[in-house]
Amino acid sequence: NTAHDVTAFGTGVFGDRKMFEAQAFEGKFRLFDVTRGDGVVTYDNTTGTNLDVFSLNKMFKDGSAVDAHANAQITYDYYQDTFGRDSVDDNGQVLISAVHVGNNWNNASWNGRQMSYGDGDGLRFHPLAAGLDVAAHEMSHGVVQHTANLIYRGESGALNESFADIFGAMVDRDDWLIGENIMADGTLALRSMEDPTDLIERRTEAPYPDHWSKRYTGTLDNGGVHINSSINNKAAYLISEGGDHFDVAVNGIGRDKTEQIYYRALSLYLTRSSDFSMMREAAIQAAGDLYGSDSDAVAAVEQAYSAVGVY
Ligand SMILES: O=C(O)[C@H](CCc1ccccc1)CC1(C(=O)N[C@@H](Cc2c[nH]c3ccccc23)C(=O)O)CCCC1
Ligand SMILES: [Zn+2]
Repeated sequence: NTAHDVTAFGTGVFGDRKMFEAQAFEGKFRLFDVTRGDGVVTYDNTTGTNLDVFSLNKMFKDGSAVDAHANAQITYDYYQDTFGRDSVDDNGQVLISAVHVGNNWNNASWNGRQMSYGDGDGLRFHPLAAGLDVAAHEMSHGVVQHTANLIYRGESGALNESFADIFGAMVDRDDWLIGENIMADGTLALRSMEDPTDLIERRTEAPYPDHWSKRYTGTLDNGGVHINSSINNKAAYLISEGGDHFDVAVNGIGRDKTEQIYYRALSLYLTRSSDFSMMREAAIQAAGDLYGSDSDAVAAVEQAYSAVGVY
């Protein structure tokens, strides 16, 4: 019998019901969506690597699997609808997610081929697959890899991280926080793009930086890729929302123009070794291409990067 696409249902980690595309296959149902690119598939790593998630009926009960699958579909649709991009490689590459990776693993990752999610230990993190911004962050690493492919170290690595946060916050569009719904220890979020200094970075025990003069210059975390990303995150937030930052006033232009500027900069102008200064120039160029060289958008980009000390 041939496999065919079905609409299925499930409850996420937090008991929220949701619908998504799955596949009827050999008399059962599996989390394989054949309607997006070459597929969106979600595996369960509880007892092995990349094992299919089956259900005897159209109701899936594994919260992490349901959330990872639905969030991957939402993120696929974001890139398709917003930029006309067909998956991470713009050629329909299958979007693979694996849940229950590790043993109460307090993290998630993109390993160059797939997304992986830990269950969290319930003290620091809830299952990380429940975070839509986390899924979008991980898939965005795949997009970065197939575009500028920014080296994952130092300033280029911080940009790599920042792009993942920026598009994570654009998909999970109701705030400028990363991981706000998966923290089990009562903290507001993992990172804040709105005010990075609201949160303490775990390795350095220091507030995330919101200005280039506060950048981390040590060797932890590949030279602070998850730390200095907050400097570019703050610039992106200011471009979209505006604000006064270190006595520099920025007039915001909104999320729709901001996401287009960053996608164009990433896909057309940045290269593997681009640093923060090149990020400023690429964003100015992209804003000029899209909205005119004397536009509010170009002004916002120039002001925002000046506000975070990047020239
Ligand atoms: O994708 C990423 O950049 C992070 C991938 C981390 C990783 C790297 C290499 C191998 C395995 C895992 C995962 C996320 C992240 O930002 N992790 C941070 C913060 C963090 C999460 N759990 C931690 C445990 C200890 C220390 C830091 C952390 C990090 O790994 O720095 C992204 C969104 C949420 C989790
Ligand atoms: Zn990342």
